[in-house]
Amino acid sequence: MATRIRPSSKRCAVIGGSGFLGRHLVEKLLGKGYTVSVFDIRQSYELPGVTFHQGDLCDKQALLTALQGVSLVFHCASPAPASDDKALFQRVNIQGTQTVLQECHKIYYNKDRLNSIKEMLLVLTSSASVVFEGTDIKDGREDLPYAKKPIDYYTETKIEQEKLVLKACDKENGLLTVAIRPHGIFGPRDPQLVPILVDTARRGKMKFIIGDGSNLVDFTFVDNVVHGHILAAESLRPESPICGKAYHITNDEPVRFWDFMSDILVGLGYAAPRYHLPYTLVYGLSLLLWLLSLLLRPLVAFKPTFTPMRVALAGTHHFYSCSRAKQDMGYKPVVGLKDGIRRTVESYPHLRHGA
Ligand SMILES: NC(=O)c1ccc[n+]([C@@H]2O[C@H](COP(=O)([O-])OP(=O)(O)OC[C@H]3O[C@@H](n4cnc5c(N)ncnc54)[C@H](O)[C@@H]3O)[C@@H](O)[C@H]2O)c1
Ligand SMILES: CC(C)CCC[C@@H](C)[C@H]1CC[C@H]2C3=C(CC[C@]12C)[C@@]1(C)CC[C@H](O)[C@@H](C(=O)O)[C@@H]1CC3
Repeated sequence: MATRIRPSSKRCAVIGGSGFLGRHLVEKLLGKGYTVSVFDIRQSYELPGVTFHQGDLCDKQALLTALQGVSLVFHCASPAPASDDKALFQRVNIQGTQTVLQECHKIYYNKDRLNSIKEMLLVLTSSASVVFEGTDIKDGREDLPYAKKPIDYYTETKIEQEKLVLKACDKENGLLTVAIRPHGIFGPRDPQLVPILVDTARRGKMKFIIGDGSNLVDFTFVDNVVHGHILAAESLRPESPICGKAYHITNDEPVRFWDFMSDILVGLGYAAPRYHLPYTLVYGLSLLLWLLSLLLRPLVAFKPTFTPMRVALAGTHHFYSCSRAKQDMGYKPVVGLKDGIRRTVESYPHLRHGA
């Protein structure tokens, strides 16, 4: 039986708090005087001021225990996009998010009427990719329609997840929700972008630029994403315009995809890609390989590096306007792109060429 803890506005929960973004968020929240309850299927660190609750998002009882005494919840748990496991994405991103919403309602309705909870606040980490279908997006705003043909299961379930959370926003019933849509998060301890890039370079596969190399993209330093989440949480009140809405959070400095990749590679001592390959050819090949990997899955497990999603991201424009976040919550990036790249490169000494 969970012990009841008196909720406080400086107490919050981070679901997925053991992950890349989650841990950066937890560290910033601690610095701002919050105490944090982390809920995750794994525990990846220990910190004073943090209570860990290990469990699966779909386990209602475990989640309820982690949310006791909390009136602010950040939900940034998701399986990694590379897992490409439809059932897992549906279970965690859709069913798991429904569980989060139910448990938030439960906490609100079972609240001790003497305590100070006025509302339950839920900040979801969505993704700008919910509108991406593999074709150019330039300065995309939040009113773009959701992708009709999502490019992978990750995107498909992130769309459903965002819809669920925004629809659940209900001022009358004390649940206020908002969705943050970051794009291309990078920074120290990121398990995806830099490690995959370096692994691809080490296998001699980063010699080529897909397309003409002029496509502009958003890459967002993790501190800016954290800043956007905390601003959203602190602006979320019944009268606030942000209730039930989605917000792009980016570095607000679109960059050529291949310049960004080259800066990271060169910073770590690898050669920058030089030779050009036609986009349609590489995209077609990546589709073929992906189909082949599906057909052969019962016999051999192989995961192509150049998935259709990665090729589409590498060869198209996809950058987003964050003017809505600027207007409604006073958002402004706190770390510039150049500084973010430098801090990221310095944080991976073990991935340097020859290390
Ligand atoms: N990395 C990016 O570029 C990026 C961009 C846009 C949006 N996002 C979103 O940001 C969020 C965080 O991503 P990240 O890059 O930090 O990923 P991550 O893999 O580092 O973190 C995700 C965390 O969720 C946890 N988790 C997974 N399944 C769970 C389950 N069933 N129950 C409890 N916990 C579970 C994992 O253990 C992990 O700690 C995700 O929602 C992702 O969709 C990421
Ligand atoms: C093999 C090379 C062509 C590229 C190597 C780098 C890639 C692994 C990354 C470049 C852009 C990244 C990216 C994501 C994953 C890693 C990359 C493909 C996301 C798909 C991760 C999930 C997020 O929700 C997406 C988002 O909307 O921000 C990311 C988009 C960029």
